[in-house]
Amino acid sequence: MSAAVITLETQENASQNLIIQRPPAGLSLQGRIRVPGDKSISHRALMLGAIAEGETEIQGLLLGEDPRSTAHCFRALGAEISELNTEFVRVKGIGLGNFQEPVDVLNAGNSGTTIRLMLGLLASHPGRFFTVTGDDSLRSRPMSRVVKPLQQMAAEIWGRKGNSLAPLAIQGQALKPIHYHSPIASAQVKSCILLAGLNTEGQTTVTEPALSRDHSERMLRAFGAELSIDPETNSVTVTGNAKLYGQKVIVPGDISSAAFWLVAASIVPGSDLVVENVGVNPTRTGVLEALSMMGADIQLENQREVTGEPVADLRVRSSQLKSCTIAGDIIPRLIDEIPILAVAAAFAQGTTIIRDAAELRVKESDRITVMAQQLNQMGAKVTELPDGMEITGGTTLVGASVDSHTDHRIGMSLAIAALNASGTTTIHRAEAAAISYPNFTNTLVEVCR
Ligand SMILES: O=C(O)C1=C[C@@H](OP(=O)(O)O)[C@@H](O)[C@H](O)C1
Ligand SMILES: C=C(OP(=O)(O)O)C(=O)O
Repeated sequence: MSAAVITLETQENASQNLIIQRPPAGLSLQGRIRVPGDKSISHRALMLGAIAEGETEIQGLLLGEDPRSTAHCFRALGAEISELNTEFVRVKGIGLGNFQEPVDVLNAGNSGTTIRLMLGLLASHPGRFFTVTGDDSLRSRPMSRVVKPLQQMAAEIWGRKGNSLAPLAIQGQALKPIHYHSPIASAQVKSCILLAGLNTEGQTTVTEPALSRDHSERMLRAFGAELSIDPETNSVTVTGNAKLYGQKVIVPGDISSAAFWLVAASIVPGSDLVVENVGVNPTRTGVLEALSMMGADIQLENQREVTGEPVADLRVRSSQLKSCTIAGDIIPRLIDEIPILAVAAAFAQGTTIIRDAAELRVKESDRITVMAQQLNQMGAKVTELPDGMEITGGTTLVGASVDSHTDHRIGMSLAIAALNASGTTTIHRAEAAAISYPNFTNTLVEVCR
């Protein structure tokens, strides 16, 4: 079989078109690949390294735009962070409570994780004044979900639209501990409050309606924080006036990035692909469960634990997928994989229902509206629901002109759909992939045979 013709065209305004032309005889995905470091773990390793005492060595950090935004902000707060261009990144921590007051606005770029987690740390630094902002997308994303609980802890935060949108201004305070019952299962909300609790006297607790990713809990413990977890109630308590100590962190591959290849190899006939060294933390493996419900052939090999996180190699072979329903408590465990799961559903037999995922509307883009529009542009049958999508699979997808809407996960999901669409697909603003997966196109070229 001949490989797809894959080209990246850079426009005058620096925006990129990713053009994918599937050969008439089809193609398949083969080989052994690695995906870049986990984004959630990368942010946390940089942040905890910055507020710890001593040096933190991070191996396999994601060298994408989002962790670069985190590094940029924490350098401005006083941490020494080595260049983000090698296998090892070193962070010289400044110790908890020791941020310097930056002379300029802290810019979190496109990264919700950076701004929301950092807010917890900034608000709990008495006597310092901070301002934070982000790009067009981030300035439209809701911040009240973290501002409100921080205000309950006595934080002083101001911003547009009733303190709900960045730019935000923060006057650091000595905070008081609370027990926060979060209305949403969000690791960013949970982590923000726990980080604020680190520098607050007493015990701060967060209870969430369903379990969200627990990387903060695992890493906080590894760095020396005192944490108690009640799995019955999805509650985490952190003891304040903590002392953290620099650690060695080895970042596993990001399952959210691996998900593109899991779906690609499942839907493209004749594929047999191994994605090595993928983080398989149970709070992140909803995508494996959803694909298994759809009849995907994915095997976990070489399972092991690396610096407190479970890791495995994932072997995926193509199979005829069938529809399923994705809803309820699984949603927070696969929230970022819903765009690529929508692609899987477009090639599955039957009608897939995705519900309880209204959170998708407040990500980098409105991922429900954008995914439905863009897949329908290629001939799919996707209907928007207020909190999800209904996708009837089995129609033949045809190459079209589509747009990432500057959302990394949308751009990459559409590229995978293009592998199984006839003719040529052009994905506009494909450069968005660099947020979480800088060498996505290179790997695409490498695996297509
Ligand atoms: O804590 C994290 O690292 C993340 C939590 C999730 O967001 P929410 O907390 O808003 O669900 C996820 O969508 C995001 O990509 C990363
Ligand atoms: C939602 C995402 O990230 P963040 O909230 O950190 O911008 C994502 O990576 O899909």
